[in-house]
Amino acid sequence: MHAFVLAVGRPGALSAAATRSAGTSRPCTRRPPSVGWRAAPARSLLGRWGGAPLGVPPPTRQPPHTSPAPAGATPWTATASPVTEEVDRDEYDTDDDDAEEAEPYVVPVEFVRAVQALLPAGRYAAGGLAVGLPNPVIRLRGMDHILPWPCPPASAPAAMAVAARAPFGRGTETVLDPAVRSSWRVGPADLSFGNTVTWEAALAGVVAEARQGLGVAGPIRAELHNLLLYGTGDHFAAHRDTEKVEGQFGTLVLTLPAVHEGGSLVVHHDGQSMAFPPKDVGGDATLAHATWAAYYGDCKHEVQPVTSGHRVALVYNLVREEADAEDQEGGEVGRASWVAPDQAPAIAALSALATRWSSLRAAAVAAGSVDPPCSLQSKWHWRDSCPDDDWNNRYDDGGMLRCMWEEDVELSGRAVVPDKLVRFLDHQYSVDGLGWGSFKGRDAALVDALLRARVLAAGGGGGGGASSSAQEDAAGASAAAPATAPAFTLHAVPVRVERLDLDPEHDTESYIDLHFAADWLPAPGQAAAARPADRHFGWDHVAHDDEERLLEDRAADGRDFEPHGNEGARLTRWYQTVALVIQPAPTAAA
Ligand SMILES: O=C(O)CCC(=O)C(=O)O
Ligand SMILES: [Fe+2]
Repeated sequence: MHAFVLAVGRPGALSAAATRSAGTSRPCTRRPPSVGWRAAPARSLLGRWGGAPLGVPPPTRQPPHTSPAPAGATPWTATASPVTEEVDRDEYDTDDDDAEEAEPYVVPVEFVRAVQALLPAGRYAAGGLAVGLPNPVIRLRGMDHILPWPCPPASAPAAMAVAARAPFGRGTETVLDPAVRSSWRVGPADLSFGNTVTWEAALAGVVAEARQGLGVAGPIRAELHNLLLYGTGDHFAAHRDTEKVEGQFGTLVLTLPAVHEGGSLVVHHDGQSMAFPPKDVGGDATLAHATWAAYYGDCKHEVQPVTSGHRVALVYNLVREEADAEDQEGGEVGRASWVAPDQAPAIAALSALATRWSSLRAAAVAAGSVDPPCSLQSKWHWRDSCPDDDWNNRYDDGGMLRCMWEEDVELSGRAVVPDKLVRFLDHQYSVDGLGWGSFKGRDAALVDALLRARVLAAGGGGGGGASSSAQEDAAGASAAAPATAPAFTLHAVPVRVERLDLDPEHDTESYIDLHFAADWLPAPGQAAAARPADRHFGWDHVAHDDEERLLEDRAADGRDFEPHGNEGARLTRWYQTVALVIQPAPTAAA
């Protein structure tokens, strides 16, 4: 099999806009409108914070919670401040000239517009007060009394005395380094819960709340991983949590009532941050109540230094119960992993776009005006290099193709109808954790909408996101079989994004290389042979409105040696960037 590591680049600073407008004064026209809305007030069953952005603007969109209250949720109550988020009213630049100029890019522009209209089912993190949580009656091996609840300052040192320093993972190794992680752990084998009956029921309520906050539809369970203790000055630097068991997608942290200041858990994702508890909750409030926070494990998070007192937390792995079953069924599984809000308009838009794209592409092929955008402005080089470590072999598969932009070759005036689109996913996935049933948050919404749009465009009844309930969705009940072949093919593929500065001093030769993995995951029911024959990628294939930032961020996302989780992880559990590759039917058949 041939290598298909591809790169797009141009001399000088990276800019999609400038690349697209080579030789012309065309501004970047690929900026669809942002769809803003005001989030619904937080529900009152449990406290839930909408998150406290730390010096970054709040997200422009956030999903309503459309699913019913979880069955069997415990009736403890708490009041959380209503979540009020600013509506992003940035408008699409409707300048007439721009509108005309946008035409060649109609496919990516419309795609981005449809994707922006999707409502994700949940956020990357959620949390709140767990008022009324009963005393679990925790005993630690080696400590002669139970852990007091709440835990007064004088009692925490006795617990710390029987705990061990907590390690973390760096690559495949497990290391101790207080500069990165300074905290103390007691493993599940060394602690017990005396009050299991009421504690388990209360915990189930918190897990249901976490499930809903993150937008996971199917059943999940929480597996105790550690009891953690933080004294003054203790902390855990930014890291991701490794998936330690099959089906693990996230982490639940229950911070027990123990008076302390500082020690906020801050979760970062896509330029945003949420702090748990929010900055204004501390001191006596942390003695009065337990708090909970849940997040997808690929999101970087940190525990800020405890500035006084002690922080005591129970940390659980969040695991999807049905991970295996979904993958085996291989049906319309994207939806099974999340709570589906009404996506009908976006699905209809994606479906209509797919049909239009196919005919635009066919017309362009007939007119002989479909040179890949990159080939209009680039020359291609093969590089016969194959880094010999396992990781790179997964990606490079024997060689590297690099697209180099030549300044003296300008875009011709011909319409650009891309033969495929690449959409980078919001979350990262491990090799073990990648499957059509395990996409997270916004990715699950996108994948589900695309799977439905495929069916709809082919004359099937795939637009049922609006009418079907989450339960029906979870059962995969509403996707009718397509009447004809789907209008596009869909693959998920891990991509390594690498920035190359060939002449950093003068910034004259910078490239973004996209290294596509050897294994492409075809959409359920789609023949593996439908993989794109032409794997040349250029800027115009990248279906985002902010490609430059996106690719720069992904390239900067070091994967090898940043700290993660609690222990070293095998390669197939490392997180990687994943992209969807979408191809209209005419070229898919090629
Ligand atoms: O103490 C916490 O809140 C989180 C700890 C953590 O990030 C971990 O155990 O991976
Ligand atoms: Fe963590």
